[in-house]
Amino acid sequence: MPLNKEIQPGDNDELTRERLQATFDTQQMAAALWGSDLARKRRELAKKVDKLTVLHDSKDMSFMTREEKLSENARKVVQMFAHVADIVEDPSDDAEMFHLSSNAIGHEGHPFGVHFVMFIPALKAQADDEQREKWLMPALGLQLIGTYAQTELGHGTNLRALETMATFDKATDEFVIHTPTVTALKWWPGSLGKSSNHAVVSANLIIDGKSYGHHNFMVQIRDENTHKPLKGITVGDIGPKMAYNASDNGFLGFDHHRIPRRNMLMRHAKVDKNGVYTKPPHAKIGYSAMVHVRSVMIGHQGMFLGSASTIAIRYSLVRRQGEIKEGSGEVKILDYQTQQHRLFPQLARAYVFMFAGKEVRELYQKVLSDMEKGETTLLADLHALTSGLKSVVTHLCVAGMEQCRMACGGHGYSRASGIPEIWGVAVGGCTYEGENMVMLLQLARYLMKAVKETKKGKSLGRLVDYLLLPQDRHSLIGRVPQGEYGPHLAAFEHIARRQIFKVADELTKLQDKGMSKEIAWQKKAVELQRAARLHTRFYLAACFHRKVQSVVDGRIREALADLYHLHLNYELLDMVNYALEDAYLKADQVDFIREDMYRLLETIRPNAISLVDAFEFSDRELRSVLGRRDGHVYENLYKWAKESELNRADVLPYFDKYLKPMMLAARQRSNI
Ligand SMILES: CCCCCCCCCC/C=C\CCCCCCC/C=C/C(=O)SCCNC(=O)CCNC(=O)[C@H](O)C(C)(C)COP(=O)(O)OP(=O)(O)OC[C@H]1O[C@@H](n2cnc3c(N)ncnc32)[C@H](O)[C@@H]1OP(=O)(O)O
Ligand SMILES: Cc1cc2nc3c(=O)[nH]c(=O)nc-3n(C[C@H](O)[C@H](O)[C@H](O)COP(=O)(O)OP(=O)(O)OC[C@H]3O[C@@H](n4cnc5c(N)ncnc54)[C@H](O)[C@@H]3O)c2cc1C
Repeated sequence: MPLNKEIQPGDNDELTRERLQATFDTQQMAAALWGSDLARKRRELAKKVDKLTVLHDSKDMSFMTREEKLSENARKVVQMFAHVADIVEDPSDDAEMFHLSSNAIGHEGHPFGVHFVMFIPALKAQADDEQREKWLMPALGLQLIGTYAQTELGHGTNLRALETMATFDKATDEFVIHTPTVTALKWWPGSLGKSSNHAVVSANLIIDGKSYGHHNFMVQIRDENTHKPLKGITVGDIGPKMAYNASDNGFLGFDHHRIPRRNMLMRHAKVDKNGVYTKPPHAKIGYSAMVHVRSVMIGHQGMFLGSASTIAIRYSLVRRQGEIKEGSGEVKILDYQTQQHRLFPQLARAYVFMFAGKEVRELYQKVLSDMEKGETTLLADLHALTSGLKSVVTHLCVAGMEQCRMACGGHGYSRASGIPEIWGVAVGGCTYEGENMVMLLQLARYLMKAVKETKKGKSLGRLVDYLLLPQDRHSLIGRVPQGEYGPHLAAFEHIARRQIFKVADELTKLQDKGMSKEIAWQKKAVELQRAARLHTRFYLAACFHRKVQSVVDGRIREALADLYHLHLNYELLDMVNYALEDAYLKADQVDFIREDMYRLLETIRPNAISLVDAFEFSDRELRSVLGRRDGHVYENLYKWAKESELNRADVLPYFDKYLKPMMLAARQRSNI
């Protein structure tokens, strides 16, 4: 019985031979990646989507205009909801629904993109019981379409500078929502431009001339039947983007638009009919929808990188180019060491990002249930962790995907590879939900507070316990038996701790010289974001370690351990300058790490296809000609190209309109 369950009759023989080499069972590896229950659900829902033709793309989205894309995905999302009960086990399970939508719709967006990701989470966390009854139930029941309108044309990062106003009118018991300037226009919200009819809007709460900062308000923006904007509301699409073009990201303006007082989300902060304001239990509790998305992004980004790795690795086993030994025939490009070095570390990252995504979701669920009881102690830890992970993971994902694209040569540049689209969607993640640099500085703030606590002999939280431990002066890498690579993990810890304390000391020195805290922070901002990155990379490595240790099946643990060890070596080399600065690592130890990494590339090579097969992306979900499971790449590339709209006629009108007259004129001139 082959251990790679992807083998099927009619497959490209090259891939079948590769799959027969697997040292582990791919379905068991899928269970380690997704969790056994979700892995099974994904498999089953993919089969059902395959059978339901109403959920299939009517043509490749690469050949569609934006309007066609929006219409196509609106059609599919409606069909998806119509059949949902037959496809998934639990439609209230976000994870299962996300995978259904990934299979049926893809990642370019659809009218419910922000509805499920932010609008509903904002209502769940911030609406009181009566408001949940009024909006959450209809939202879950698809009676309305919502978005999350926070960012403005003039400000996205600095939320304290948002200009939209919600002024309380005691006489009518209403808020007046107003856009005072062009820069106050809401700008970017997903599905706002043409699809949504409701929005959770962030606006400054003003009572009796006093501003209480921005709060969230439920605003109906379009008529439920005609879909026309309501009086006092201007709304539209912001235009084409790098990718994500089946989403109508929009703009929104208010001209003294009135809403009832009870449309302010009042689970935590409240305003009564006399204009008396009650503070929330935590100043940033209104930011919960953002924290929610940051927490789900980690695993999803891992999945994006997993998709790109699957495409590039499968293709690298079909593509032959050049000879290693003269006269012995062209080799599979994955047999080149450089190709393995380009791709396997990306595969390892995809794995660890998915593991980290699972851990962070568990912490989010705990904080959410605490918040329900008014308990907010872990919110700061969650904010710090999600800020760092969101930034590091999105950044490494897009860098990794670019390696995957280049590893596919020219065909990687074609949209037929599928990589440009996933890359375009993933790279948006570096910006949305908090620009990466800004979020790294949020984590740095937490780390600097942690240093202060450490100096008092205390720990700020579990994530920074390691700051209390003493620093070793020299690494033991290559000096003791490798075992479970303990000295490697210790090196991540050392590098992070050293950078964190170093920048904390530098800040103190600048302040001791009389510099203000804020200016000192600016002088050290680059070093601070480095500290945040190193802390997060240590967290990721430690997370990989926890996962490997938790696996019971010996074959799965062994294959995962190879990836883990490769990850340790590759990432350490990527940040080796930090370890050389204080001579923690010596040159011979760096060589040792390199040699061990090259050894691991060879060890992983026979399992490469099975490690990507274990993601169990269906061909429908992958939307890639190069990454097809059966490996029949070339004939399908030719078929795909023939679908290009440019091939609808042998001669297109622009030839007769522009090129022909020019050439005729040129010929005539040369005959004169
Ligand atoms: C069809 C069916 C489908 C079903 C699908 C199911 C669902 C599947 C999920 C699919 C998921 C993903 C797919 C992705 C789709 C893509 C959608 C993209 C949508 C994008 C949306 C957006 O971008 S919304 C807008 C986001 N905006 C931002 O992120 C703005 C960033 N800025 C900020 O967050 C703040 O301004 C900033 C934190 C930078 C500063 O805030 P400020 O109030 O000025 O505070 P400070 O003074 O800096 O700090 C004061 C203290 O507060 C602490 N703090 C700040 N934020 C938080 C927080 N969130 N929580 C806790 N604490 C916080 C800060 O640390 C300070 O603490 P200290 O102790 O004083 O140091
Ligand atoms: C695909 C996509 C979907 C989106 N969906 C939504 C949505 O549904 N709802 C919504 O409300 N918004 C949405 N947004 C908006 C998004 O949240 C913002 O673009 C994001 O928060 C960044 O804010 P900004 O655009 O103002 O960038 P800016 O803050 O202007 O950033 C520009 C540069 O300035 C730097 N910078 C800014 N502040 C600081 C600082 N304090 N310290 C150091 N450097 C700084 C940044 O690092 C960056 O390099 C979306 C954006 C995208 C791209």
